[in-house]
Amino acid sequence: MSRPTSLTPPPEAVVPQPHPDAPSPGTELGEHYSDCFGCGEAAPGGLRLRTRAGEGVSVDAEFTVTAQHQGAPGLAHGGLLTCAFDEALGAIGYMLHTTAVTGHLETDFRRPVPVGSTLYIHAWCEAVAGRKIYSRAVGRLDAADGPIAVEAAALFVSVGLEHFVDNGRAEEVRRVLDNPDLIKSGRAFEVNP
Ligand SMILES: CCCCCCCCCCCCCC(=O)SCCNC(=O)CCNC(=O)[C@H](O)C(C)(C)COP(=O)(O)OP(=O)(O)OC[C@H]1O[C@@H](n2cnc3c(N)ncnc32)[C@H](O)[C@@H]1OP(=O)(O)O
Repeated sequence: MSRPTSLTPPPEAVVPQPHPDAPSPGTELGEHYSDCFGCGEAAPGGLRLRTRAGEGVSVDAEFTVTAQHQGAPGLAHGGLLTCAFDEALGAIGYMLHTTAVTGHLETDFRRPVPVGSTLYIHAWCEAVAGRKIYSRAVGRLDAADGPIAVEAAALFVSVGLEHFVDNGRAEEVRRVLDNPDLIKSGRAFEVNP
């Protein structure tokens, strides 16, 4: 039987502080994995989301919609917009010093997002309960104070390295284990200024 999904933090949840070694506000977080569709430079047609540490447990990101991201003519595909939010919300893990995967993600599409426009995404953590991370994000059109185009809410769940090693296709896992520099998020925890 599937578990009930919920984006409401339980009563024992706490509002988190950034990890003591979290990147300082404004720090570029870069790609977490070179082949990641959300942020990787090597991913063909990828979103190439650029993410920076924000104030508190938050991140800011920009995503420019290209012709490869269309759903309707000249408009961004909703699924790809959701991907951009998944990526931005996942980057909150940098601020908590944990690696987390998406358990549940909801997206509200408020306005169409044209090709050529840039979404300014602000994502923040509302609460943490054990391994569960409750976060929200808002995306504004063409400026950090532009009109809201997309909003999202998510539950991420912290996982260990074994999540990826045990579940990923052996070929890619081996390539990454042989060259850990492909996983930039691991390195990011070491180069924090
Ligand atoms: C090689 C190294 C690579 C490193 C690369 C870094 C890449 C980063 C990538 C980022 C890429 C971008 C991001 C991406 O795209 S990540 C890709 C998309 N996401 C996934 O593939 C995740 C697939 N799901 C799972 O693997 C498991 O279900 C997880 C790990 C999530 C939990 O299974 P696990 O067996 O571990 O734990 P648990 O079942 O005891 O659950 C724990 C708690 O969580 C609660 N819960 C769980 N799900 C839900 C739900 N849907 N609604 C409400 N609640 C939910 C659950 O009730 C429980 O609560 P409680 O009973 O404790 O109160």
